[in-house]
Amino acid sequence: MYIKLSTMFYGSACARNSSMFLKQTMILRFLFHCWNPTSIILGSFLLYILKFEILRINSGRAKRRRFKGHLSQRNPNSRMSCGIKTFTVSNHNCSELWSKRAPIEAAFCSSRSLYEFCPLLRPRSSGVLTLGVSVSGYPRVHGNSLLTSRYTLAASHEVHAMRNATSESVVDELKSKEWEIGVLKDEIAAMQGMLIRRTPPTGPPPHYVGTFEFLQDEDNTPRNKLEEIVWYKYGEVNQMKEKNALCSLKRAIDNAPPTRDFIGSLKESYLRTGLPGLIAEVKKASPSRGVLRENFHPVEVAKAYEKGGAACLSVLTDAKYFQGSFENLEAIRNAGVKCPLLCKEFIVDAWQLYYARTKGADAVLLIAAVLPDIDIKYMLTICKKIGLAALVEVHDENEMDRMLAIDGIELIGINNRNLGTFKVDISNTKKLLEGERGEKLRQKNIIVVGESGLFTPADIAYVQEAGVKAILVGESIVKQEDPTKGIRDLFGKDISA
Ligand SMILES: O=P(O)(O)OC[C@@H](O)[C@@H](O)c1c[nH]c2ccccc12
Repeated sequence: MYIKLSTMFYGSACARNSSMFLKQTMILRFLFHCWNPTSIILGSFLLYILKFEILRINSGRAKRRRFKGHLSQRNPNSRMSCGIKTFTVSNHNCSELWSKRAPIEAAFCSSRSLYEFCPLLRPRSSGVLTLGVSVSGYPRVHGNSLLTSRYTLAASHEVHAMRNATSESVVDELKSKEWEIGVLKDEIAAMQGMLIRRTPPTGPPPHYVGTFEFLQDEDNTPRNKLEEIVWYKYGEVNQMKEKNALCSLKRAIDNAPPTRDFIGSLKESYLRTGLPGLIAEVKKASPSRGVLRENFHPVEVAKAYEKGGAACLSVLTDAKYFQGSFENLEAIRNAGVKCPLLCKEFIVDAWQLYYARTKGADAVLLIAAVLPDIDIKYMLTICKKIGLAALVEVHDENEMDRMLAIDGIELIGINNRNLGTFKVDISNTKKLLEGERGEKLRQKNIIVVGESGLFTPADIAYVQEAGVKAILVGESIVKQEDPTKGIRDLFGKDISA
């Protein structure tokens, strides 16, 4: 997540150059006045040392110039907001690490303010600046200075270089991607008609830094439940990332058993029963319905679902809002349940895909209301790489159209519940499958999953008629004393083999 900008910092080289000039003149004067062998040897020695000093200054200047050149590659029309919020400076000279959360613009408005922010950097010290990109839910900083956009551009040059150099490595791809979306994610999302902001919009408290002032422009309150969940998720994921480095997750995946065929299982069930394949949800509670099952034993519920003829299972892993957990997912996987498992989580970061895979998931949920197209595409790529199926969830026409324009999606879920308002309306499935959209879905061979608010055989018939080949059901079956019977009641018949 850190982008390294190997930039050398030198103090005011000009000022030092003029003092150097003075020193040189003084030595020459000394040589001129005291013309004897000792003073010649001493003078030559001093000049010799000074020459190195001058060379060092010049190389410092060259680097400084290069850095400036970097900055000047700006597009004067671009006005980007900078997502960078933290920076860490490691000073090679004294091999100490200094870190402070501060707007990056402040660091670069002048070398003076850089020194003010980084007490370890002295005008004569050289160092490497490492920029941390805010993908962590820290408030974004809004700066309207040219430096913001200049700097953003300069940094993305570096990212391109980095990506080209290490295109093989998923880890680096991830870093680059996180950088890109960290900077632009909300702008991109807004352009795509998305209402969910991925991180709180407010910057740090208004303060004055050098010549730049940062102002808060919107309040810090999530506009709806989904936004609240997503903001919270960012913080949570960041903490989890600290404990589980991506490279160790990758290693675990290399040694993990292969995933099960989630989509294949749904197709097979549809062919076998002539009814939509069931993804049965292991869910203890939800923000809209509260606790659904008091005596909740995830493994028992999962086994009962499998016995009742579920094609796949969906396991809620969100703890705060759904009282789920990754332990539940892992426990179900290890209990000998054969159904492929969907990790039902709010994915905001590709790291979560790797994590879900290590915990036994065969599929993940990607919510179009939360992830801009660029993220959906990227996450689909990662899913393919690590063998996960992706259920891409939409809940309105705009999201459906966006997803239809993306290649490589095999499974689209239409959520009848608006995750922002919790309003449930099963006619949503029908609405989104009518006309051209339905046609396009068929052309692209995409399997449609009807999600939420399905309780009766009539509901199933209604969404099947609309064109779904699979359904995702939680409440109506998890609430039943015997979930196996719950499935029978839902379909109006026994669908187990
Ligand atoms: O319990 P229901 O109404 O049958 O809904 C199940 C499932 O569709 C719902 O839990 C769901 C759909 N998309 C989600 C995204 C996150 C959390 C939960 C969900």
